[in-house]
Amino acid sequence: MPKVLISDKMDPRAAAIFRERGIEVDEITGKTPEELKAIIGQYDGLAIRSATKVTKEILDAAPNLKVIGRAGIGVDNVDIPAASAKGVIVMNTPFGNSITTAEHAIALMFALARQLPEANAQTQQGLWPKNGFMGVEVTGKTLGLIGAGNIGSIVASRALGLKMKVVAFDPFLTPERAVEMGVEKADLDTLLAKADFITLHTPLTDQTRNILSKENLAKTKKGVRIVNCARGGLVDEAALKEAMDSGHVAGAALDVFVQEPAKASPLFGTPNFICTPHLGASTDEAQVNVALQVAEQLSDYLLDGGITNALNVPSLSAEEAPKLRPYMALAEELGSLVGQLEGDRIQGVSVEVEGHAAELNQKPITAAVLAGLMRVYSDTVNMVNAPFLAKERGLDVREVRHDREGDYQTLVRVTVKTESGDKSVAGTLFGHSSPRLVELFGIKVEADLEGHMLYIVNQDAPGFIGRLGSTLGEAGVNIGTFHLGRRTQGGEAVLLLSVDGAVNDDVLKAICNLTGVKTVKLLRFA
Ligand SMILES: NC(=O)c1ccc[n+]([C@@H]2O[C@H](COP(=O)([O-])OP(=O)(O)OC[C@H]3O[C@@H](n4cnc5c(N)ncnc54)[C@H](O)[C@@H]3O)[C@@H](O)[C@H]2O)c1
Ligand SMILES: O=C(O)[C@H](O)COP(=O)(O)O
Repeated sequence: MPKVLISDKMDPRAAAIFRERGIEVDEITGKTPEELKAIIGQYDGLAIRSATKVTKEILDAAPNLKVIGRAGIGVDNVDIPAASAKGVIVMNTPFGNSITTAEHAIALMFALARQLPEANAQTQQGLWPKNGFMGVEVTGKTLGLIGAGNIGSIVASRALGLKMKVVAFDPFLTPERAVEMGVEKADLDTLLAKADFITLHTPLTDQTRNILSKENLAKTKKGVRIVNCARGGLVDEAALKEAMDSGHVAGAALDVFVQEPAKASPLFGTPNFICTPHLGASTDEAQVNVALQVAEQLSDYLLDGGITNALNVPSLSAEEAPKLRPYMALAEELGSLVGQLEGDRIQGVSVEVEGHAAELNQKPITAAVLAGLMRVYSDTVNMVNAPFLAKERGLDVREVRHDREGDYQTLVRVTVKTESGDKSVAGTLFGHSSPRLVELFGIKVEADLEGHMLYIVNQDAPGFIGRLGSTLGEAGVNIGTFHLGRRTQGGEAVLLLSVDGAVNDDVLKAICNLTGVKTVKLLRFA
């Protein structure tokens, strides 16, 4: 009988489902990492919320663990690469608490507009502070939405109902979807300049960390009010404190902090600062939703092998799985490549298969392309929800199957539609199982997409490779593999280099400054 540990506080219905389905379950919450390490070895499944940190050390101490289920959305408390490396599936429940969290953002917006917590506290102290709390209306005001995914779009619809104008910044929001949502799509600077209220609804990624930095806070309208119900780290807390002390930011509400639990913060005690202890998902309804979903999903997997809402593996039937797996790895790499290179400009995606690939079920291949492409923007995208999310965001997704014989025995081509035209990448399977890139934006190039890679576009000229090698060598960056292609002799050339570890901004700048370099980008593959 499989055994599951519930290590964070969860609605009791989760444990009841496990028992009903014949799974042994322990509910042991509040353990330290050391205590968790000591017991995790006995379990096949782990059900968590955000408090349990599933680190590599925990995973290393869990030889029997097969699946982790997050009763909620964000999985930044799980080391997914480490879980994948150990063959542990990570699942979440992507929609169960979205409405609740959106409502918390709206509640905090109102609390800021009318200074409700402080007015309540002073009234209960017997001060009857009738003249001390002049608020503002939200009607007619502009809400700047940073991130227009599941939660952001619910916040937008509620704000529109409150007769606010909504301006949204989200690289993945297509113009059509923006029209459908009734919001104005804007770049970040425009949003910052226009918004009376700003709410954040993105995951924490390298692109979104400190998206409200000191510099960006300075670009906001004087008197702006800010709400973060997404992830700590999206707002620079020290810069926010300064901006509030100076009076530039009129109010801020944080449900999430860089350090959680946040037992101390320079923001505590700042006038017009409101906070809650990561309560975004804490309603009866949301907790029942996510508890039921996570228990069903874990049980399905442990009992029948069914995979739903997995973030690190495709959902597959037992028969199709072995044939499709290498194609999906190739498709995900190609999607990730175009996502990292063209992400915010992509309006549509076409996935073409030919040769052996054309004999297979194309849906999982397309889903893998979309998962790779959108994972650049959200760590919660998986093969199951990627096609749905793409549709919801108005991405035009096409599938083409060619019967013709091509240059390769098998080929997957991904073409993205962007404002500057169609751009395409293609790959094949080497030795029937190893994914390999064979074409990049019209240039023939052969490369394995793995680890940290540098993408460089330059003018083909003698001596360039030597200068590039010296620049990287002087910076102590070791080149693993080197792949080169060019359109014509002396024309545009493209280089893909795998490097041993991340490359810092100074090195990227130094490469940018080499004669003939047009584009430099650091890419990351699983
Ligand atoms: N406070 C809480 O208790 C609570 C509860 C639920 C979810 N959350 C968090 O809220 C966040 C949003 O959840 P969701 O379900 O809406 O996720 P989602 O994946 O549906 O939406 C995230 C959106 O952010 C956009 N995005 C990514 N990078 C961006 C960037 N650089 N600039 C602007 N937009 C960018 C994506 O394109 C996507 O549309 C997640 O971080 C989640 O963990 C917090
Ligand atoms: O990402 C989420 O789902 C939220 O941050 C909720 O976290 P919680 O389950 O710890 O309340």
